[in-house]
Amino acid sequence: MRNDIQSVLFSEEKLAEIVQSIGKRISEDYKDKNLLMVSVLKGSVVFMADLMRAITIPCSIDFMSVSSYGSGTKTSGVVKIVKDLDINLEGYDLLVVEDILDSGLTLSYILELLQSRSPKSIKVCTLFDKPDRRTVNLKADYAGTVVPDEFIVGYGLDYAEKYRNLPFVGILKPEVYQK
Ligand SMILES: O=P(O)(O)OC[C@H]1O[C@H](OP(=O)(O)OP(=O)(O)O)[C@H](O)[C@@H]1O
Ligand code: HPA
Ligand SMILES: [Mg+2]
Repeated sequence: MRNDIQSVLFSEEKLAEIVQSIGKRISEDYKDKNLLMVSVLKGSVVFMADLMRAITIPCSIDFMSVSSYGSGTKTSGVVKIVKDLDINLEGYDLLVVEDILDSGLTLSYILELLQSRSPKSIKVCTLFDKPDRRTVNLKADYAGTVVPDEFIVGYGLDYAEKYRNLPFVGILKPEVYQK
């Protein structure tokens, strides 16, 4: 698995540092609110698990699963809901938790859907932001770090459902997806 990585962008330690700092900000900003963290599966599973433990105020969690990349490195352009939320959003201050904001298609689709369910407020937290590839005008309220225009894997992010279990984040060797 490690052999398929061209270079490591973020070590386990660096990721932990970034997650702690976002958790601190969210804990301060939401201390008088009714925080519901919504994890967008599957990519955000590792980030969500670490972020929720870096948050020091009470919060609720829920999960939805969407997919648009399939087994490619470019968005299919079609966002498919694989699993919807369980919780009724009324009265909650929603924080949508994503691993990466790339073209922005996934988030814009999710935000429109969740807005229609009348939460008290809705904001977005992404670990990685890849602004060079954005096709819709969208900014995250909390972004861990900017990444270059490369296909990255690890810490939840996959290529063809693999590499999610790498504890660090790296650039995948192009020959892995070009063969
Ligand atoms: O901004 P975008 O171009 O829409 O890309 C970002 C989305 O793509 C990935 O999900 P994917 O469809 O690969 O599903 P997964 O989380 O199950 O891997 C990632 O987890 C984000 O949800
Ligand atoms: O760079 C990426 N890596 C993995 N999954 C992704 N989904 C959007 N961009 C990426
Ligand atoms: Mg994926």
